[in-house]
Amino acid sequence: MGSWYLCFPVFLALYVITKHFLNKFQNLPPSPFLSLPIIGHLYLLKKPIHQTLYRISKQHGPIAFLQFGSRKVVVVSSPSAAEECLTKNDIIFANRPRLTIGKILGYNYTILSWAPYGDHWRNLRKIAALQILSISRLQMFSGIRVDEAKILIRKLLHYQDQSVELRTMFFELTLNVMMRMIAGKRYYGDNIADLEESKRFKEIHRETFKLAGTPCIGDYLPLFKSKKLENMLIKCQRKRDEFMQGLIEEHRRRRRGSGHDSETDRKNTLIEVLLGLQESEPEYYNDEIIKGLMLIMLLAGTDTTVNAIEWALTLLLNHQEVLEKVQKEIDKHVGHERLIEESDLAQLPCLSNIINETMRMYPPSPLLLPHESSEKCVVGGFHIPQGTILFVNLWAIQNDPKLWADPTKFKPERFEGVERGRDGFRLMPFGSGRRGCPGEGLGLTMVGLVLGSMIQCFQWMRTGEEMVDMTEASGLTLSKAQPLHAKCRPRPIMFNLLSKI
Ligand code: HEM
Repeated sequence: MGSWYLCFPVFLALYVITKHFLNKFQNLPPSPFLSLPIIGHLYLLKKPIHQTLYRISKQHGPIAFLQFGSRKVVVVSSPSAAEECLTKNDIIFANRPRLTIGKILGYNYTILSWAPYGDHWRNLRKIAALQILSISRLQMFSGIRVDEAKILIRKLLHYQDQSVELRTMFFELTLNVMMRMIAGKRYYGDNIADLEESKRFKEIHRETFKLAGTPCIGDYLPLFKSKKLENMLIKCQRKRDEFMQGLIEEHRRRRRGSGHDSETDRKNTLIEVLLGLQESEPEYYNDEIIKGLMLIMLLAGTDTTVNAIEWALTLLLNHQEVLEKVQKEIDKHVGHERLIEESDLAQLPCLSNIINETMRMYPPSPLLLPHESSEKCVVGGFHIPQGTILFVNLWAIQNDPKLWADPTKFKPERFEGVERGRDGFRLMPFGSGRRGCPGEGLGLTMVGLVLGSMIQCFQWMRTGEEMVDMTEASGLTLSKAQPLHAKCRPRPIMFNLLSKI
């Protein structure tokens, strides 16, 4: 026992030094010196992870190599390194690592966000681009978004001058929009057809978000795999699957019964479109593919959109001068006789700059989703082995003082003349390349419409004298630690219109 006690430090020192020189010999990117046996650099990870990785990149450079337990990881934190990964090496990095969440919640890696690069993923992308998120489909569903934005405005009218918690409202709006697009149903607020079904949906949604945000340590340290977490994920997935199957069966019955549905919301839903395609190509558009597409819209499209709206309004509450400026822009362009529409968004540069600046400072997915190299490649002159997980530290790039003047200051005007949602590889909140977000158009439209409607109709105030707290929560998506509370007052100039909506 005694000799072990003495041997351990010697063994550790030998291990660390050998590993360090081996990495150098293999021309791997720079790495923090101390990589411990079994856990590697996992001991360095403090929440929020994107900020820890930023500090590592400041010490070791914009391409850093880490060992997370059994997995090799490369973190890139400069526009040029990101560009090299997502253009020259785009196909090599178009894979996703096989993580427990993708296995269990992603139908064994067959849903869009977790499918490996290849024919199946390409097909799913095509279906998503043409059948779900194309410009014409989005236009077809525009009535749903406008309707839900009006419902939010009506709801806010009840809270005049009172402190109101907004995150829940943004979630309900976004989930209602998604579910109306998917199945023609709303589960939050009034006009809910089936209360029991709505209760089940809310429970499933709560559980999914809780579990999807729980890190699965077994992905990096197989010895510490948590059966408890896996079982919880399996149970949750069973409920999700049954729920979505129920919706498909309901649509199927209705198709068989009348052939057509008289309710406008239900005629062109995603389920209807996909069941139509199933009739012509049953082997490809099977129920599992349909359920996967329904679920990915709920998972990928809600949290991100809600975070963007919540951060934007928070920043505006702390910068009343910007709020006044954008209100004037909306007044001038839209006026007071009608509500802001989606077609107005392209003519509102100040609103667009605010959205860019919000997503620069608080990118909803600060590390994108993890990519993985399918073969060895070279980035920045360094060797990257096959099977290395890639994190693009968007937060680090978008908040780098070498790239942005006063990066911690909210200055929407820095984006004058820049397209919404993109500025080369300096600003790319939706990612880039083959695996870039296919929901960019929908996400930007929802953020613009909801934010624009709230600004047009209400005067917004903080609940007290002090600034709204900007602390970040510690998850893989970047949300506020505390849900936003604010006060709103209908603008007198809008009374007439508000009395009619
Ligand atoms: C403000 C809103 C949104 C933001 C900021 C956002 C951001 C992102 C980011 C950063 C990625 C990862 C890209 C990568 O790994 O390189 C992604 C992937 C994805 N997003 Fe979004 N997203 C938003 C809204 C949406 C919406 C509304 C949908 C669909 C309804 C959606 C569907 C997806 C899907 C399916 C993927 C995975 C794509 C793949 O793996 O091929 N997103 N998103």
